[in-house]
Amino acid sequence: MSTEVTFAYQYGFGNHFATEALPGALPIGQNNPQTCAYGLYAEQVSGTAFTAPRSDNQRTWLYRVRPSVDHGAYRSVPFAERAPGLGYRGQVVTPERLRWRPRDEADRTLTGAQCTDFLRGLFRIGESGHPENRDGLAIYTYWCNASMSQEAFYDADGDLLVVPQQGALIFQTELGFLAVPPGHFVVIPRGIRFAVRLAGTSGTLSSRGFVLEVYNRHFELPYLGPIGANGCASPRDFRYPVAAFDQGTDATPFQVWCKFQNELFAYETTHSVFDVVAWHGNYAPFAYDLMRFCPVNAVRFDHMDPSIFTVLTCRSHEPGVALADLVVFPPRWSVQEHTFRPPYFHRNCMTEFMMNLAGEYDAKSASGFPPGASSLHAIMSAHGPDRDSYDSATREELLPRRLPDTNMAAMFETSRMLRITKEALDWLPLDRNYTACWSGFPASSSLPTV
Ligand SMILES: O=C(O)Cc1cc(O)ccc1O
Ligand SMILES: [Fe+2]
Repeated sequence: MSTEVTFAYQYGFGNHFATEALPGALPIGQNNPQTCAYGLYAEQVSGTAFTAPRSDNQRTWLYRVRPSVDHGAYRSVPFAERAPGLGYRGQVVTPERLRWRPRDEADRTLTGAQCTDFLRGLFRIGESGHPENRDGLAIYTYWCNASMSQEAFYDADGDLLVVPQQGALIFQTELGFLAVPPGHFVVIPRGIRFAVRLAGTSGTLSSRGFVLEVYNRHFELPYLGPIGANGCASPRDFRYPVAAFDQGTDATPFQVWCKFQNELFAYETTHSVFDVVAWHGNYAPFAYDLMRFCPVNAVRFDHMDPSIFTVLTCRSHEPGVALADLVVFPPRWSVQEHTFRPPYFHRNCMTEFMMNLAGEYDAKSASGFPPGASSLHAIMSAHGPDRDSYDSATREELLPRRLPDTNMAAMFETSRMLRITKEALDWLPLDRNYTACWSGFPASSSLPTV
């Protein structure tokens, strides 16, 4: 089977879309006709309070083969049965600088299963806050080598932003399909049911990557301030699915798994929940190719803060302060004169979860931070270039230098303090020697003697 999967899309961040898989399925001029075309059922999914300001308000109308209400009772599911890594709770408080090598095949044993799909392969690294208060976030890695079938998952706790680092994923959602290869990411908003497939035959392929879950607001494009109306992520590059529905026959059991208040639940239906024939609205999953990001940076001297590379932000209650940002470090030209060009030494009032998605990252030696590796720098914990990067960047001849197209790193940056899961420290491949990359910087050499 080909791993190149293409779907039809519609484009534009936050647009009000209208799409139908059958002609005339979408009512014209109203949401709730007395009866819908084809005998479809109309259903609204609200992504914001009914009364949210118009500029924030998100909702979508679905026209489906059966109403979503038609399902069995919710049952509580032990994590071990379906998603062990959702049961790993942030318990460990540490300001220590942490780094993990890439997850790999060996991780399969962590889940106790030969076939690990996306849900089973989710592994919580850290968290802050509670879905109950609709405030906070969690960070995960995933590794999977199997597709979900005859089932779906939804997250009642918040939005999920998924960044595959290796191995393409296909998201079948109630609103349609999104193919998400490495270097792209997808956002599945709260409550939208979806299944994750590998782009090929299960068993021969795998995928790994990272996930950010936010419990309060939805993701937005950042303000561009003096940059102006263009640059960074352009709204038109965000792609949304078109309506697509399963023709499934009745009486085929279908499971829906649900994360609700950090617990796992399930219900059964007799049919696929991917039965939306048409929809219109602005509450929908979307994907983005990070190579479309148009970087803006210093073109004469000095190192800009990485906020210039913000792709999406999820605002906190404090103006200008993100609950979480997605930041990309894209391929680009590095041209600054008389400047230490890689990331500077710093201590930050935000938590930084770094992910190397491809190639090399300019603040770390390639062997210590290969593609698939991640690191966590807690609030006010000192970090920055390792010794090797420092040495070469202080000596390099400052010609214009191209950070190649094979490089891509990303960061989840949050104003919250995370609690780390014990499992992330004990079971993920933690680099126990990480902080040694900063030891042995010689004292400044030319102090005057007093
Ligand atoms: O720590 C990191 O590597 C991320 C980062 C990059 C940068 O260019 C400036 C600050 C920063 O936190
Ligand atoms: Fe940093």
